[in-house]
Amino acid sequence: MRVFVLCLLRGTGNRIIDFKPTPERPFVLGLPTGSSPIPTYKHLIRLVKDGKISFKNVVTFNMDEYVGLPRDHPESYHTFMFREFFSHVDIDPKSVNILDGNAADLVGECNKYEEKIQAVGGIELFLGGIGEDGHIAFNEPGSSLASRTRIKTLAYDTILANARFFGNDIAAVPRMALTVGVKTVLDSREVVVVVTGQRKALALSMAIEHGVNHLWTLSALQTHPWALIVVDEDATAELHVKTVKYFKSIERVQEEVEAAQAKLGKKEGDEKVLGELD
Ligand SMILES: N[C@@H]1[C@@H](O)[C@H](O)[C@@H](COP(=O)(O)O)O[C@@H]1O
Repeated sequence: MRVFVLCLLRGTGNRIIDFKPTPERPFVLGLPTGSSPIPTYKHLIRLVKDGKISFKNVVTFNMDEYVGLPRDHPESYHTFMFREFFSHVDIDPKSVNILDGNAADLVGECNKYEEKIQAVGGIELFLGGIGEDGHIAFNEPGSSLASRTRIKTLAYDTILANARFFGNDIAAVPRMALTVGVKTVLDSREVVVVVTGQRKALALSMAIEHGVNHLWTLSALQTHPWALIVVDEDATAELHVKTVKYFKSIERVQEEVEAAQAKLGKKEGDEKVLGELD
């Protein structure tokens, strides 16, 4: 697992370009809601508007959705995703997959979601955020690390944290959600999670300085071969100084390697090495 401190989320645009998606072989992207991914969405929208990337051959799967909230409710994750992202890019709405929290058969809806992910070849890149209790998607503390898409009762802390979106009315916050499982996230070929702010500092520490533990489901990323956590300085508040120094030193070495590669690429006229977009 890599951790980047004070680093912008890089590379989603390049991943899509490098993949060269086609209608037969689309790029499959997992997406979160929340405030953490908004800068990334803004950045991707700009790249699309500048004609640098296209979502025409991208298929998306969202992480989660509330149960029982009308689809057109301002706080449903459907509404959020179209407002913040999908309506600003050139994605075919048929390629957008978001769990239906109003389905008559919720278990069937979750099983169908897993099948659909398999049918398109699995998720290439899963972007994510976390809750203050370290949940990834809505995999609250105690979720099985082998869990798949399912119905989940929300933790009281999550209900409290999300009340700000419902006029601070705790009673208005849905009590249940449909969510991809920890294993669904782990099965994707790459995972990138954004963790910002002091409120998430304990969760970050539990996820990277302690062992894999179902009480802090983000920690499951320790078992993923290609996971990246992007954090800001505030989120590092609970980490040991030596942990922060360690990850910063890795970042520095990585930058040196990239600079050396870029120099080499320039010498050899290798456009690809220099082709970073974001
Ligand atoms: N289910 C979502 C999570 O997927 C998201 O990561 C979290 C964090 O939101 P924010 O980025 O606003 O802190 O909110 C909800 O709990």
